[in-house]
Amino acid sequence: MIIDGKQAAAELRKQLSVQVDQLQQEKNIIPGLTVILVGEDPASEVYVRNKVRQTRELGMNSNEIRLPADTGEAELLARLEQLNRDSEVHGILVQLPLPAHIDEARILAAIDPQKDVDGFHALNSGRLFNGSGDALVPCTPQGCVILAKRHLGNDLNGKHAVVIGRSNIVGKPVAILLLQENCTVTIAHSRTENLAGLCRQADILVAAVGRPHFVRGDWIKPGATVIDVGINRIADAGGKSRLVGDVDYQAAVEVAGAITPVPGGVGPMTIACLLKNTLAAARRYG
Ligand SMILES: Nc1nc2c(c(=O)[nH]1)N[C@@H](CN(C=O)c1ccc(C(=O)N[C@@H](CCC(=O)O)C(=O)O)cc1)CN2
Ligand SMILES: [Mg+2]
Repeated sequence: MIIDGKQAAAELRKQLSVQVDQLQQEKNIIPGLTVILVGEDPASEVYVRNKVRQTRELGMNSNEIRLPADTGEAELLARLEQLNRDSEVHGILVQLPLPAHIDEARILAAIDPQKDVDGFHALNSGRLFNGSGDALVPCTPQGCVILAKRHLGNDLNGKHAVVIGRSNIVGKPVAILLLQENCTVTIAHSRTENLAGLCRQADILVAAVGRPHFVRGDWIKPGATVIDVGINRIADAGGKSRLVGDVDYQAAVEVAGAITPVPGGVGPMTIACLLKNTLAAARRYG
């Protein structure tokens, strides 16, 4: 079975659209998102364009700030300070990756945690870690869990989830979310011994390594739910560029009970969950 992330994202957006209208009618608040893009990375440009378009389609306000690649850290920090003070802005997102001369951690720490719709600020990671319930949770991990639950009848209780990847953006937060769903969670990475054998024990396998086709078909337990977070651009035999995940999809689809495709799996959910966080920030702090 193919887990359709495009469809799931469309359904989520439809629900959010009703809630955006309600917030405006009841509290006269229109959620506002500002996205900052530094430089001209073509993939980032596409993602930012999609974020802005989808935000507006939901009836929320959206503003895009484009800065040249040589923008200094001080300039970016000054922009963030201004946005932190702006009461019309409920969500602030700095598109990653940033140019190498900018200290990413310093920038992410400068975003008001109440407006941190990416959920990357230490206060939000801490709240997620503590299970305090009021965290703004990173978007891709939220999307992964929504898609896994969608396939498994909303119930992940007792499942063994193996997460390959330990980044702050995907690996670690998705592991915590799965733990909150009562999964037994193993976090693995490129240095894990007998990774294939470990993956074969997974009822839910989340691949977030950033390497094309890293997970082989024979690493997958028959019937497992496979969530592929990878978005890798590779050249095919004819020299044409195409998008593939971290999982060898052709092989995996024969073994898995369900799998997210790339494109059309986790990616669309990332943006839908960003819209969800923007609405949540406006509701809570607007
Ligand atoms: N500040 C952030 N930066 C980045 C994030 C993030 O969540 N916050 N995630 C990624 C990029 N990203 C969103 O920003 C993102 C990536 C991919 C998709 C998506 O829908 N992909 C499509 C395929 C699109 C294509 O053809 O290229 C799919 O998988 O179907 C959405 C968002 C890194 N940076
Ligand atoms: Mg850097």
